[in-house]
Amino acid sequence: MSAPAQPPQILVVDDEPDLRTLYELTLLREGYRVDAAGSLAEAWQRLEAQRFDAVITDMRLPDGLGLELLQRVAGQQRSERCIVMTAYGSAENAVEALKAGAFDYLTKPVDLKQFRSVVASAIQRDATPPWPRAVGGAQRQPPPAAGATGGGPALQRLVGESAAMRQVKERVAKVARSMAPVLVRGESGTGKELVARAIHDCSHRAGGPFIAVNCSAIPESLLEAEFFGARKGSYTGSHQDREGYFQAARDGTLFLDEIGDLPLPMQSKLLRAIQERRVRPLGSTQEDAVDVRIVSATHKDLAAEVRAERFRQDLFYRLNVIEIVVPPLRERRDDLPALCEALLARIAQESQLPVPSLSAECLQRLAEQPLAGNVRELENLLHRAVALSDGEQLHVDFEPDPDAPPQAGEPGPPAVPADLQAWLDQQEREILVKALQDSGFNRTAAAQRLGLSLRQIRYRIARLAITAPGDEANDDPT
Ligand SMILES: Nc1ncnc2c1ncn2[C@@H]1O[C@H](COP(=O)(O)OP(=O)(O)OP(=O)(O)O)[C@@H](O)[C@H]1O
Repeated sequence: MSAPAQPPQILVVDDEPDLRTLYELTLLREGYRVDAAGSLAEAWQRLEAQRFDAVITDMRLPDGLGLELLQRVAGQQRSERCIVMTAYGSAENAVEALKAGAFDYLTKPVDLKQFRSVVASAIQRDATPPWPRAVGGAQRQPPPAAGATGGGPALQRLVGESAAMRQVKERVAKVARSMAPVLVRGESGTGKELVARAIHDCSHRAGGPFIAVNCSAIPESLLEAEFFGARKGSYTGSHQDREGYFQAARDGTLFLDEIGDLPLPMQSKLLRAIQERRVRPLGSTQEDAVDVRIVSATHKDLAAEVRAERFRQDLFYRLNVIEIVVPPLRERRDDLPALCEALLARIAQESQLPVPSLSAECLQRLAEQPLAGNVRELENLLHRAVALSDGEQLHVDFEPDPDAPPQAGEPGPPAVPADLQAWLDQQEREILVKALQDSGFNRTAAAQRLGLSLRQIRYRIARLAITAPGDEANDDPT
């Protein structure tokens, strides 16, 4: 029989002896081996003498900041995962620590349950065998090997070897190792959700759930119950307790797509949930502790949304600790052949047809398309082609995708307009009038179609003095 693995070794750094003892006892009870230090210098001495699995450090130490320890550990490419304890309400410290490479942070006064769970996450290494006393999360599967070099099935699903895509994949593999919130930015259809999924699959949370939520698709009145859950009877028609997305994503990743569309009141509630790591279901007097990693995505310029006061600055700051930008397809044309091949294989598998081949000429023509709707437009195009083709050769129909967003400057004015504002107003007017006509002048439906809120469309209608038949009488109340 092989000898049982050694319990993980943890270094606790805090200058307050009482707190140090409390942390030490808590960790010893979990079966870890623990060492302690009261200052930066002492901590560094311990680190020079041996390797630890995790380091838990206070932010303020008598001879410097816990951040310095972090930077030194990262600078020397040591493998210890660092957890930083920051003062309550100090968002700056928490974000700074995560940006400096901390695995996670804890706010003081430290909740011991949370403390145990964060430490358990930190010491979970790829396929580490259990030591004599199994600690937490025993049912978790080991994460798929990601490999910093871009290997691993999770990253392979992100097709493309262009320099831009390689950069995205390297970043995914790197950020997957911590708990830091990630904001994925990119145009519609570029693969933001796929990137979020890859972060989850490469992380130590891969055995937990990945819950994807489209923030723009949930009616405002249901947001709170959908996010945080609801107790039976808390609203009309709620006949039983319901879990929210936060509870469903426990020990996993919560992917908040189209985060820029979250209404302001919900933004405050989300911020609180992230800060406190607790959520209160509707109609409940108690809060649920939730250990989730947040990955969000947007096609909007969130910094501009903050300036326009449509997005909370503090929430932006919290979500945007690490940013990954997924480039549009037009900036990585080299990926087209590999993408076509992978998409065609997937489409053929789904429709149980042989994989059709794409002629060089077809590929060339595809490469000439604007593909403003990015990979999703390419996928739609190939879907149509497979559905319509009769032989083994694929014939692509290059009608523009009706769902694709307009390409900048196309079919725009050939010349530079003499009055840009007037020209833009005219374009906006025509689009609004068309959307309103198509929806029978239902402003809510028109707004939804244009990705606007009702308030935004009302503002634009008023600014451009667009009148509708029957006008105000036709307005919908929502
Ligand atoms: N690099 C890629 N390799 C393989 N498939 C991809 C890639 N990028 C995107 N796709 C596919 O394209 C489609 C759109 O991707 P995804 O939903 O991730 O985009 P998105 O940026 O999240 O879009 P939206 O902003 O509209 O939500 C999906 O079917 C996805 O699997």
